[in-house]
Amino acid sequence: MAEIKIDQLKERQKRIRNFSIVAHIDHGKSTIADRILEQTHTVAERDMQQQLLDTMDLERERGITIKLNAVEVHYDANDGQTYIFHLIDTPGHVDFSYEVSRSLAAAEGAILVVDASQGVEAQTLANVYLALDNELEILPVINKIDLPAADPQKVQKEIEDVIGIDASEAVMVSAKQGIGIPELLERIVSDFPAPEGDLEAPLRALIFDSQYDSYRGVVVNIRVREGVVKPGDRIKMMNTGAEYEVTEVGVMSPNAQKRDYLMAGDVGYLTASIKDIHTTHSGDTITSVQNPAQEALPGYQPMTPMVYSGLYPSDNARYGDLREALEKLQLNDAALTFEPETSQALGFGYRVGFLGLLHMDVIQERLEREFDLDLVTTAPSVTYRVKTVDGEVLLIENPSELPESQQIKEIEEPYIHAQIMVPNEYVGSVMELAQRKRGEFDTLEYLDENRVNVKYYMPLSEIIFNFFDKLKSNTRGYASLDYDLAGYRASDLVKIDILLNGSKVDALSFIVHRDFAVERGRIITAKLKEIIPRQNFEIPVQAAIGNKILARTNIKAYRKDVTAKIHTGDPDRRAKLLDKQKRGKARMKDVGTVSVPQEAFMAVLKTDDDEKFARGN
Ligand SMILES: Nc1nc2c(ncn2[C@@H]2O[C@H](COP(=O)(O)OP(=O)(O)OP(=O)(O)O)[C@@H](O)[C@H]2O)c(=O)[nH]1
Repeated sequence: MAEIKIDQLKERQKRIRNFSIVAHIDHGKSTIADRILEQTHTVAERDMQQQLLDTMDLERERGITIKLNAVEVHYDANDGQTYIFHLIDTPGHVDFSYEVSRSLAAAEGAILVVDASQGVEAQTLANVYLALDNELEILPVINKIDLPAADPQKVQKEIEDVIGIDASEAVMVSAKQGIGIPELLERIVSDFPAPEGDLEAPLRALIFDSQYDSYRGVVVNIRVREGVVKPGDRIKMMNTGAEYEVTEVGVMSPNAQKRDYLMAGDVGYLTASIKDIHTTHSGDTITSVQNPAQEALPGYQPMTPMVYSGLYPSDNARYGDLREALEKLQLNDAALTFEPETSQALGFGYRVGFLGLLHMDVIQERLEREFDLDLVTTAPSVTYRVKTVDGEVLLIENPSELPESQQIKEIEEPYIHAQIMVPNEYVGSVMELAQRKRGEFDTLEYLDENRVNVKYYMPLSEIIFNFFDKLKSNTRGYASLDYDLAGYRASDLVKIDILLNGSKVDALSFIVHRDFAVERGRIITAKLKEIIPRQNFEIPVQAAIGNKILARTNIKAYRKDVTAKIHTGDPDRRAKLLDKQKRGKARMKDVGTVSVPQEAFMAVLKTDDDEKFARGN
């Protein structure tokens, strides 16, 4: 490679713009990113597809962004220069806000997208505050101005009143129709600063993400803060101390493109035949072995999981594969935590920490798809803090580990501070719902004459289950929600055990407020009766607190074989049915004498959907 000339690099650095796009979910970040790729000819027209940066199948199927994504784009500006944009698309959902904060640490600017018909929503605020915390320059963009319900002037005022930033120069965009994109590209050049960072200083590059590739080893995504890195350099991870030789550097555009070097200001990837996945962590700093930096860059705050769930391979022999899969996935998801656990009912598995139910769902699905595992998962639980009569404090992430009631002095549960933004007419129903979920009213603020921000303190356990869905359905989709942890509070909580055929099934235990115990006990026994298939003997299903039975029902013995009926029928259908049964079987766990399907372990999540059901209506 030709010698790198510092003056040229300095010139190049002035033409770099690193920015992220932040917004509330569905306000149009990914569509704006698509338009930028299109208008800068980063992607040939024939290869253009919607939500190009949502590269995972899962993202496309669900229409949401889960992972951050960084791409390099070249833009020929009106001043005749070609600028290098590093665009970092981020997810909008609250469960993935850690992805947002990591991407913001790699950028100098943030495009704040607000939907012209919806205005400022809960995650608009949460994400813009993250950007302000990272001292980013904010460029407000009002999107979807083509919608009949768009009111850009009102939204402009709302941005100023609610967020407190100047929106008089906000770019008016319709990402769908391509309106305003040329202006946006110019404003990226003029409004965002070029990165600073000494090109001649020792290398310091922040790892903000990574993935495992079975051929190349770990592929690390980095933001170079100082110095230059190129193939052949010996590098060192400052926290883990591991050393490697760089084999390749490059950028995503949107596919991987090799480069001769990455320099201060660049956002790209690096490979170094890293096979040991334990040596690479998001938030670590890469430096040079020959010319090491003195101090690492500030990393990331570790994430505190909000919910825990047990993950077990349905085939016990694949316990080792599950561990390997979790380790590899952790590279790509710094918020994932796990520890081994054993269950009498389910065998060896892991207790895995998640940031919310969507995160949990996504992880389970990625484990199954990307690592070909069949999993049995237990219902999620928050972390309870238990003070025992002996003065000990225990953190309980698995309900079955709750000590006997006579050992317990007090149980505390995590609370959150929720802010719910909603049009006036729905305030009543939001408050009623929050109250029903044991919420304690905090304040109510007017956002403008039609919308309010209602704040509540609520138990996290109530909110993670189906609060959000309920909130959406009670407000015809208009409410938005954001929350922060707000400490622990003592509550009158009890553990409900489930007995199948007289034996307690540890993986089915759950903790609830005493006031809801009898009702939930009844609902869950009824649900289990529906879910667990009949077997050749009668199975009593009971819910109990200690020795006290709260509810009981029976699953009757079965009579006939499912396929018997279709003996003479279509052989195709029969094969399909058998196949379905076979796949279903993989998700069955033999618990003592009873075969329990996966769904049963999640039944507790469904218990307050069906309040009517409990009352026998
Ligand atoms: N009418 C109209 N619809 C738009 C516009 N921009 C985006 N949309 C639509 O709004 C929806 C959400 O757009 P996305 O780009 O996926 O939103 P996002 O903010 O990236 O969503 P997440 O990544 O899930 O947070 C899609 O159905 C888009 O087609 C626009 O300018 N006008």
